[in-house]
Amino acid sequence: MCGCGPAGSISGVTELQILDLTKEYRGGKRAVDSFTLTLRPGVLGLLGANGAGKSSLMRILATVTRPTSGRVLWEGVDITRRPGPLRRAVGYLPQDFGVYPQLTAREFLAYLAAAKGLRRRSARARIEELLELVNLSDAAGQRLGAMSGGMRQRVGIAQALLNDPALLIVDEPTVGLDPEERLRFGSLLSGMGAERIVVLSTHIVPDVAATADRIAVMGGGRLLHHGSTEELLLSAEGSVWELTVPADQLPPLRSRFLLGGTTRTPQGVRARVLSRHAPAAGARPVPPRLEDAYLLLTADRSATEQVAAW
Ligand SMILES: Nc1ncnc2c1ncn2[C@@H]1O[C@H](COP(=O)(O)OP(=O)(O)OP(=O)(O)O)[C@@H](O)[C@H]1O
Repeated sequence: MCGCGPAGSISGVTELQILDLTKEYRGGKRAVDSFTLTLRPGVLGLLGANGAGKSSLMRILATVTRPTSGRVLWEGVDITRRPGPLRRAVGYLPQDFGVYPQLTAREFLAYLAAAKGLRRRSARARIEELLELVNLSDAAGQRLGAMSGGMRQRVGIAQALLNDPALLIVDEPTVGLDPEERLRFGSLLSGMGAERIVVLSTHIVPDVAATADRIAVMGGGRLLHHGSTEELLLSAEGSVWELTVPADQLPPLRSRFLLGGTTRTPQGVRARVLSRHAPAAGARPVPPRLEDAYLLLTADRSATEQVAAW
């Protein structure tokens, strides 16, 4: 990196406070609902299904849109009243990251550096540094239109880092990437949480498992859970079972319980049943995975609480 600290961090601990935040769109859709969370340096994985409200929250944090009520404080300053300090400190990679296909990666970054007000000389050095960081130095002269999705996302992260942000927001960055590109992208992000706040929004559980220090699970606009990976796993302790049933018994099992997955075996179908209570005699408790914990948190409560005799 550039050797200087991230922009916007002052001597105290960098902090972003989200206080009772609500975003209601015209027509009454409440995308963010009374969301409260304090973020400090590290990678926060924001997990939620499509429509959970992640992008709406990210857009508010990036000051692209305003909340309906509630407040966001950056270093104690309300970002709606005084967006300047946060805007100088934020790097944002939106979900629909548009590029100019005719520009090369280097030209594109130079264009955005100018738009962000970076001085030409320091911008030039910064761009070369970032191209190296995202492993694109050799492809910097390539047109964006000719790049793979993974390469374009790396250009996206480079543009978000131009101002050496103290707050880095990346919205669903791995959509459309192949597994190798996802891994590379994850390790790039996890290296950035040491001195800055990184918010990584995704609906892909393994992405946060590999990258995040802490996980926030969002559903219906609300914060359903916040904690370390271990704490999320603990929330599902004692609620994951394995049960083998004949294939024709799978549909009724599925209608009664939330299933975390099924595997065909010579003895029948082995189902991973997510239930706070033993689903049937013969069900064996197994250690939870992160996906199980996420599903249990986000699933319709009534579906998980059914304990009808099987
Ligand atoms: N500009 C808008 N006007 C009206 N409703 C909107 C608008 N933007 C989002 N919504 C609605 O708000 C809810 C939350 O959307 P949002 O995009 O924030 O969720 P998300 O978790 O990021 O999902 P996705 O990954 O699919 O974008 C959805 O029901 C969506 O249809």
